[in-house]
Amino acid sequence: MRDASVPKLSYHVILNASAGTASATGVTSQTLEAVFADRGLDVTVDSDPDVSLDERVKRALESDADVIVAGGGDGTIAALAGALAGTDKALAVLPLGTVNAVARDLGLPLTLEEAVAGIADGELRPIDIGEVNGRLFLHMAAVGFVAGIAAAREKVRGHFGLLEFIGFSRFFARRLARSRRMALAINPDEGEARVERAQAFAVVCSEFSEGFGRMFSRDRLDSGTLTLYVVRHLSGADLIRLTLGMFLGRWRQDDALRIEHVREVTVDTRKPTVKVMLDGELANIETPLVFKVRPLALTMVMPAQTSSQTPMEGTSAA
Ligand SMILES: Nc1ncnc2c1ncn2[C@@H]1O[C@H](COP(=O)(O)OP(=O)(O)OP(=O)(O)O)[C@@H](O)[C@H]1O
Repeated sequence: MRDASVPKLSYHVILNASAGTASATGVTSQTLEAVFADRGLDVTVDSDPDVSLDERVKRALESDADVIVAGGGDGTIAALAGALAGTDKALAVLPLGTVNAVARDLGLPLTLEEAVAGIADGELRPIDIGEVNGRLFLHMAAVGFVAGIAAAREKVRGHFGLLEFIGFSRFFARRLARSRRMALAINPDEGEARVERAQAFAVVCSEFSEGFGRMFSRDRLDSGTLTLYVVRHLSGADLIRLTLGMFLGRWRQDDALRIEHVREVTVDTRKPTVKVMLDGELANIETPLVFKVRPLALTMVMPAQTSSQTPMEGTSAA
C-alpha cells in the first residue's frame, strides 16, 4: 500500500500501436498525453514501434513511474502483469486491444476517456494472480473447448437477455458437439488425487459468483485461492440444465461440475502439451500443468469502490 503522504503518482504508458483498437483508431502518444493532461496526471508515453514489447516493459520497470499503464489488449496486459507482479509498481489498463477480456473481467471502463478518468479517480488494489508453469493469468485459465468457452463468455457479458441467451446456447452446443472428453490426473494441494474424465476444466482466481444473470463474473479478486471447475460430462440435457442454472444463478451443485478450492493443483493429461486459454490468449503449454495462486501479488488501479479500500492518494483532484 502506498503512503498517504505521496502527493502525486506518476504514470508510464506503454502504447502498443498494433493492438486492435489502438491501430483502428490511430491513437498516438500525443492523444494519450492530452487525455492524461486533461486529468492533471503526470505521464510519459512510450509508443516506440521499433523496440520489442519485452524491451519496452523492461524500460518501464526501470522508470521512476509509480503506475505502468498497459495501452493495448490482453497480450500487452499479460506481458506487463508478469513483469510487475511482486514489484512495488502498480498496473493500470487502457483497453486498446480487440477483445479486452481482462479489462472486461475486471470491470474496467472500455473507452479511452473513461479509462483515463477511472485511473485518475481509481484506487490501488492488490489482487491475486494465478500461475501455470510460469505463465500468469489474472482471471482464468481454461482447457478443453477453450475457444468455445472464451468466445461464449464474450457473448454473455453485460446485458443478458433472451436473444443473448439463445445465441449463447446455440454457440455453445455447436462447440460442444465437436469436443471430446479427456482423462485428467488431478492432484490438489489438499484433497483427493484422482483420475477423472472431463470435457473441460478451468482454473479461476478466487471464484465465479453465483446469482441471477451473473455469469462468469467474480465478487472477490483476493480470496487467496484458486477455484478448479471440472466439467465432467456435458450431454445436450446437461448443457441446457447447466446453462439455465447459470443464468438463474443456481449452478454450483450441478452434477456435471466438480468445484474445488485450491492453492495449488497439478493437472496432467496424456498429451505432452495442451492448449490453454489464459485470459483470452491461447498458449500451448507442456504437461503436467501446475497451477498456483500468488496471493495479492499484483497491485492494480481499479475503479473506486468502498471506503475500506485504499484510495489513489493525490491523484483524484490533481
Ligand atoms: N507478450 C508479447 N510479446 C510480444 N509481442 C506481443 C505480446 N503480446 C502481444 N504482442 C503483440 O502485440 C499485438 C497486440 O496484442 P494485444 O493482445 O495487446 O492486442 P489485441 O490482440 O488487439 O487485443 P486482445 O488480446 O485484447 O484481443 C499482438 O498482435 C502482438 O504482435
